[in-house]
Amino acid sequence: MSGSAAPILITGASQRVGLHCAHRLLDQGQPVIISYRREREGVQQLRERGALALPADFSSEAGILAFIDELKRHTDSLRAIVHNASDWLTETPGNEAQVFQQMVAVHMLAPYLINLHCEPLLRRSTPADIIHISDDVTRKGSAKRPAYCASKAGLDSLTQSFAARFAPGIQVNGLALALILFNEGDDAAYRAKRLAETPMDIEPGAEVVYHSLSYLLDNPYVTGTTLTVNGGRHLV
Ligand SMILES: NC(=O)C1=CN([C@@H]2O[C@H](COP(=O)(O)OP(=O)(O)OC[C@H]3O[C@@H](n4cnc5c(N)ncnc54)[C@H](OP(=O)(O)O)[C@@H]3O)[C@@H](O)[C@H]2O)C=CC1
Ligand SMILES: Nc1nc2c(c(=O)[nH]1)N=C([C@H](O)[C@@H](O)CO)CN2
Repeated sequence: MSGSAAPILITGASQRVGLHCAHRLLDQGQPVIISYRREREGVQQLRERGALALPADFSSEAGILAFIDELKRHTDSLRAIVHNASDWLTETPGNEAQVFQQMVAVHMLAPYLINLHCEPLLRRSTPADIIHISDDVTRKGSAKRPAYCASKAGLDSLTQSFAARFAPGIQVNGLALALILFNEGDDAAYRAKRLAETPMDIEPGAEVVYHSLSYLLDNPYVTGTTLTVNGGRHLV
């Protein structure tokens, strides 16, 4: 992945996978813009490396459109957009509808509106890419997080629709990830259970996502594809 003059936008890059990919792109001399919802140490790290950090809350249409307006005040072109922002929520009795709406807002409405409104910025860059960060769980469904899973499945559908709509000038692809990084609160039993389901038997870390992003950003002939990065999870 060689740097281009036009920046790459990564949403939700204040921590973990998004933060790692932002740092790796900066390592390559690639200008980076991130969105963040909460101020975190990672946001300041990226600012100190020259990245532009814009606040955003994608839980409402107004919040998404406000972010798009702010983005357009800072750049008129984009090399790529990486839709990484996500909430991994579990619905509980009484908050099902609210969780469903939040999942649809961050995983579907935000990419949908940002793609539509930022198409002109991407068309000023050659090549130009959109990458949707999805989840391998859409392959089989999720008894514990049906709203999360359905909204990621909807994101996979947007990958195909936008690929058809934006070809040939803009390539649109996705990544279907399984376990990449545990969360701090994940206990030993949970970690053992997840690893037992993963034939590659490792917590790979965010670099495997950066590798996959680089492949999609560097390949001029892939569009409308969701690349599975799941350690062989589908083999179990
Ligand atoms: N970690 C893993 O093992 C896996 C990850 N994935 C996918 O990979 C991507 C990155 O994962 P990971 O780094 O763990 O993600 P995180 O759960 O750490 O979330 C990423 C960022 O999304 C931001 N965010 C969440 N909701 C909103 C919102 N409503 N508006 C704006 N920003 C929001 C958060 O911002 P803030 O923190 O500032 O509030 C957070 O920093 C996600 O799309 C995830 O679904 C898929 C499978 C496995
Ligand atoms: N936004 C997030 N989505 C997901 C996360 C996460 O931490 N944040 N984690 C997972 C799990 O790793 C799961 O794949 C295995 O436990 C899924 N999505």
